[in-house]
Parts: sequence; structure tokens; C-alpha cells
Amino acid sequence: MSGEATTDPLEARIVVLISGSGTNLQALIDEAASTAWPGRIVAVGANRPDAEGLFRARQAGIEDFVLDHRDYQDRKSYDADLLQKLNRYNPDLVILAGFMRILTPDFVQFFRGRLINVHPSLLPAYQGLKTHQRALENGDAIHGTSVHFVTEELDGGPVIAQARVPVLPNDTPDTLGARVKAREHVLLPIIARWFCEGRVQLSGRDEVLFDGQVPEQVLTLPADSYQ
Ligand SMILES: Nc1nc2c(c(=O)[nH]1)N[C@@H](CN(C=O)c1ccc(C(=O)N[C@@H](CCC(=O)O)C(=O)O)cc1)CN2
Ligand SMILES: NCC(=O)N[C@@H]1O[C@H](COP(=O)([O-])[O-])[C@@H](O)[C@H]1O
Repeated sequence: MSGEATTDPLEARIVVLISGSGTNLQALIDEAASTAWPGRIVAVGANRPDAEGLFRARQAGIEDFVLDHRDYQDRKSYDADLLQKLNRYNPDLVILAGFMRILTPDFVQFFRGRLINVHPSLLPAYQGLKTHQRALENGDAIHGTSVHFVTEELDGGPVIAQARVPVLPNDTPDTLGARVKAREHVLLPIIARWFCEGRVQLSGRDEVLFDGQVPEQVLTLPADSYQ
């Protein structure tokens, strides 16, 4: 089962899903407002009623909804309702921007190829949670963030692009996380724009296509753009 959205090259319909502060959502809102963006955020959804990012959506005049996973007995029934809710917006792109729920295969399959996630590590390193702490514990010199297509495998989907940051001697998970987030706020809007412009696609063989080609290596923000 899969849904097909008609991607209007003039205005792709974007839904953003969040669970928390929503700074990545804010970066998308700001970018969409500041340039002639080929897409529009038509809704923001959260699995928690206290997600701060909901206030960012309301401030921007974007419709929001809450589907609280704690109201559901199991993941399957939650995802079935979330799918129906999302489908009403006929999204061309669903962006997981700090959405902290693992999604079921049926959900992922329905939105396959138009479902992306921003993950706070240089995948395939550190899938899952507590990525900054793990990078510090391992003594990594370089860390970063990845934007990838979402597949059934948690954080295992094809990586579209990454941004790297240096790990500094006195870093804590919070200081490192803040440096990573600053790169996410640049990277995610770029990838969203590329998707809306039709430059990024997921092939039938689960490969990332950039301008119709499989890139020789993962696209990475230039080193001089570190913060
Ligand atoms: N099928 C997939 N679902 C999701 C993916 C994915 O790649 N495939 N990406 C995640 C985002 N994510 C990391 O980037 C992530 C989110 C949540 C979790 C997790 O363990 N969630 C727990 C609850 C944790 C909490 O509420 O704090 C859970 O769902 O039981 C791991 C990684 C989004 N979904
Ligand atoms: N595993 C998913 C995950 O940890 N995602 C991470 O949550 C943060 C959300 O911040 P925000 O709510 O301020 O955008 C982001 O750093 C994102 O990479």
C-alpha cells in the first residue's frame, strides 16, 4: 500500500512532525519565509501536546495537530491514525524533525520516498538515541548530522547529505549537540528545498538520486562551514 502525492513543482506540500523544541522546524519556517521556496509547510504534527515546537507553528500561522501516542494501546494503531491524519494534507514531503517515535513498516511504506528524517550523527554511526554522548565516550574527533530517507530500519535509510562538526576537548553532550543542531538548521532546509525542486529522489533500489544520478559519495557540507 502506498500513497502518491502529486508534486506541484511550484509548491510542494510539506508536513513536519516534531516531538520537542522544534528548532529544526523553525529553521524550515524561516527559510520558507525568507526565499522563494518551492514548497509550503501546510501542517505541523506532534506526538506530545507539550512539544514547544507547536508554538512555533502557531506563531507562523501554520495549522498544527497533536496525536498523543500515549492515547494508543500499540504502535500499529497509532501509526494508522497518524497516516490517515497526514494523508488528509496530501503531503509531497513529510519531514521528521526530532519526531521521537519509531514508525511501523506500513507507515514507512505508504510514505516511501517522501519521508525524510534528520538524525544527530554521521550515519551509519550511532543509529538510535544518545548519539552525542556515544560519540564523546568513543573519543570521536568528528561528529555531525545526517538527513536520510526513512525506511523500516531505524536510522538505516539511504543518507541524502551530512554535515560535520569538530568535537572539542571540553565538549559535553549539550555543547556538542548545540554545535550539531546549528549545522542541522542549515542542512535540513537545503535538503527540503532540493526535494521540492525534484533534485533529490529515492530510487526503486533504495538509492539516493541527486539530479537523477547516484552520487559517488554522500553529499557533505563544506568543511569551511563548521560552526
Ligand atoms: N521506521 C523508522 N522510524 C523512525 C526512523 C527511522 O529511520 N525508521 N527515524 C526516527 C528518528 N530517530 C532518530 O533519528 C529516532 C526516534 C525515536 C527513537 C526511539 O527509540 N523512540 C522510542 C521512544 C523514545 C522517546 O519517546 O523518547 C520509541 O519509539 O519507542 C529512536 C530513533 C523516527 N522514526
Ligand atoms: N533520533 C531522532 C533525534 O534525536 N533527532 C534529533 O532531535 C533534535 C530535535 O531538535 P529540535 O526539536 O530543536 O529540532 C535534532 O537534533 C534531531 O537531529
